[in-house]
Amino acid sequence: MLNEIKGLHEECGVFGVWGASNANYLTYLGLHSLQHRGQEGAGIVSNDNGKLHSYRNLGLLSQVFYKPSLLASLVGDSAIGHVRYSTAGENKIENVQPLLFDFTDEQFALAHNGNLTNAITLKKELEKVGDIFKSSSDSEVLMHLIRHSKESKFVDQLKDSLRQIHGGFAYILLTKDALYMALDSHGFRPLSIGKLPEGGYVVASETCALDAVQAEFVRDVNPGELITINDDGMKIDHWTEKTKMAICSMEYIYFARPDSNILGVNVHTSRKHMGINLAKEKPVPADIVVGVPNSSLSAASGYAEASGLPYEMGLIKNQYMGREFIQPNQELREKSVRQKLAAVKGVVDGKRVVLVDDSIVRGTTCAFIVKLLRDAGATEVHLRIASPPFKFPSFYGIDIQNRSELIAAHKSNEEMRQQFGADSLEFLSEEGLISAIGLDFDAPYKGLDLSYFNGDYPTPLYDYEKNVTGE
Ligand SMILES: O=P(O)(O)OC[C@H]1O[C@H](OP(=O)(O)OP(=O)(O)O)[C@H](O)[C@@H]1O
Ligand SMILES: NC(=O)CC[C@H](N)C(=O)O
Ligand SMILES: [Mg+2]
Repeated sequence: MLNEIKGLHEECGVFGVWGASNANYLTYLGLHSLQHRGQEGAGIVSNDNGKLHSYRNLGLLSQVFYKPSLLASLVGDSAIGHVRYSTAGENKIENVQPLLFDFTDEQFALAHNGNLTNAITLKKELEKVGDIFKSSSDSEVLMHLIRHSKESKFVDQLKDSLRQIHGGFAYILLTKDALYMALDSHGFRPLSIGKLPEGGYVVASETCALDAVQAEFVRDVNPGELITINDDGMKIDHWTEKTKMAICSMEYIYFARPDSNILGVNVHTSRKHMGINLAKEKPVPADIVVGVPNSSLSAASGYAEASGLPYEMGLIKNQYMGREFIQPNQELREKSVRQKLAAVKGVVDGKRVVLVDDSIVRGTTCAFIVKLLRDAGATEVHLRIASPPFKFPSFYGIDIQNRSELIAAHKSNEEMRQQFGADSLEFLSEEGLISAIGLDFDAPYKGLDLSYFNGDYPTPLYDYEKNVTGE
């Protein structure tokens, strides 16, 4: 089985612009700051006075647009873009987004962050009536539903179609007349709108991309909303009123960039509070606190602050190690972790270390880091994980779709501790996580999707039901 060295994969980033000269360059900048969300492929579609142009390819954004002329050719004052990490459909060019469709009467493009839970069923039904798909990703289903809709206006066709798909989606669509954005009824994925200083709107998966183009934050897209932006401005509408907030907690724990704000909560600050709560819940006598770069550094600083222990840089990450680096087997994956992280001997030698990571997925990272620290002279290594044990797969936009991949689904804390060779192993509680993020929606878990930890999925799983029950 092919697999990446990363424990958790990213989950796609979308970016769109309406009403700005240099829409292509703004989209490039926006996507660049969303690169952490997907490294398999990237693309941009621009709207040049009603004619849509597209360029996409496999690889990182800078690899895709390696020649300046490729980006320069995407002229127009609106555009959408995408960086992909696949959840449905292989890593091949046909699946790289935005997907652009040319019909005799219209053109439109779409970009999707998330994963549809009934796409396989819908696809089978659509193929039965003669539809031909040009990609194997779930995202394309929406286009077919739009074309089948009996409604006459595009926006109504879109609403009609959104009501037929399930799962996680932040969709942005570009036609010659407008930029549309729609969020699923639980708001699993983040999506934020900003305004450019010179006028014009932008929309992005994370607010760090709004900052990258100096856009001022306007609002988040809410669950069930369908928002249209055109030359007349922004119109907020709904494709459903039946909504319940369940934003993906892993966005706060691991996925999003620390400088992004999701639903008004800064990601770094929420991670720091996870570390603070973890220190309060699971203290241990030690000399120093070390975080696992990159994503657990915020939580480690919180743990250090709350425990009164010094925060030290005991591990270094090789930042030049591409995340897209694919390893064909576990042995090579393990070697790669060694390449990726190194211990700072002068810091950890002779010390009792609290090692903070944000999550354990397959357990590859933890097992090696504990050994790395011991080899560098650490006398004790106490693992503290700033989220609860990750036991259940995800179907709303992360590519962990089988329980067999998740170590905490099969082993007790004590078994994991022994496997990692740590002196102790403790996790943050669900309550500690909820209070660290601090959302206060009138919804289960204050508006967070915690299904990774407790298996309480906010929706039926449709095509994926067997992945949970059948094992
Ligand atoms: O248990 P595992 O299967 O090893 O997965 C968990 C690790 O993967 C993630 O880090 P990642 O290596 O993606 O890098 P980052 O922290 O720099 O984002 C996460 O932050 C954990 O460290
Ligand atoms: N990670 C994502 O959001 C991926 C979007 C879509 N499901 C795809 O596989 O292309
Ligand atoms: Mg990590």
